[in-house]
Amino acid sequence: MQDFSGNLIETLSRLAFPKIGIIDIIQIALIAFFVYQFMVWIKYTHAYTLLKGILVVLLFILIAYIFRMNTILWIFSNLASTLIVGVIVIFQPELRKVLEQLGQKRIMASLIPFDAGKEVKERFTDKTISELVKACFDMGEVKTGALIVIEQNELLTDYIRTGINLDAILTSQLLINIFEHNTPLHDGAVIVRENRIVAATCYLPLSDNMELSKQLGTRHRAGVGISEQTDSVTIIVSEETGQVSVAQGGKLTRSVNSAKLREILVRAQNKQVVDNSKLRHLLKGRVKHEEAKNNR
Ligand SMILES: Nc1ncnc2c1ncn2[C@@H]1O[C@H](COP(=O)(O)OP(=O)(O)OP(=O)(O)O)[C@@H](O)[C@H]1O
Repeated sequence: MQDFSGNLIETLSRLAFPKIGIIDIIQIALIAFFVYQFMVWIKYTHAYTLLKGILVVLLFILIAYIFRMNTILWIFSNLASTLIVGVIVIFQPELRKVLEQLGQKRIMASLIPFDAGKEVKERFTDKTISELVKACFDMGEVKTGALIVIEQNELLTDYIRTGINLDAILTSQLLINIFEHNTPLHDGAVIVRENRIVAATCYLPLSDNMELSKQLGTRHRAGVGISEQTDSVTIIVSEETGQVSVAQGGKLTRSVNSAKLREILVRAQNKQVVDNSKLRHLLKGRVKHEEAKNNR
């Protein structure tokens, strides 16, 4: 008993809080940031299914380790490097996407809100919404077919590569001009990122959803296809009927009116008022509190 308490005291006396320096804090912040980005990536890609698979395999290894199943552990240890290479090869497009996303983010700005005051964050402006609505219904009236994909959280870089780069400010006139029959850019889809048309004539994946109406052709199938694979919002103007439809999350909402289209776009706009002055208020409050304490 004395031995046990002696050992315990010795172990506890060796325990000490490590010194935390500024570099440690920076390391913690960076690791937290990368873990967060990884979780976001997992959430928005097919890698979520992979993660679940990996967790099952890890659980299996843990059970093998606890019960000392040496043959299984030997097989795993020999296959581990091959499996890692295999996962990297299979998920190469997703990995490239996450690195591109990291490159596009203003890392420091997202970590530390330097700008004081209120800031409005939105994917695109109200003007872009109005231009989109106007273009779609003007094209619908004269039965000009159109396919417009609006990027959300997931980057559409892979699909942009299949088309012709434009990078022009989005206006209704430009959209109408692009989809004008017998012009070089009218075939395929236009991709919109923020307030700009980034590319035209883009090729989209076709949906193989059997529930889609047989009356609908490839334009609508392409619109639904991209919405199954990404979180984008796609507007389809039918050349046959002039009707405007919207594909989102693999679902097609047919024949929307301008008010409904505007409503969908406002949701996609994701307007948020971010109060950056919170940190300043917090610091101010702390200073005031300290001053009051000192005056007492
Ligand atoms: N995979 C694709 N990616 C991008 N655009 C596509 C794709 N497939 C078809 N399109 C576009 O759709 C057009 C053909 O539309 P189609 O008439 O087959 O479709 P629809 O759904 O019946 O539409 P509409 O009502 O306008 O006729 C093509 O000219 C092309 O511009």
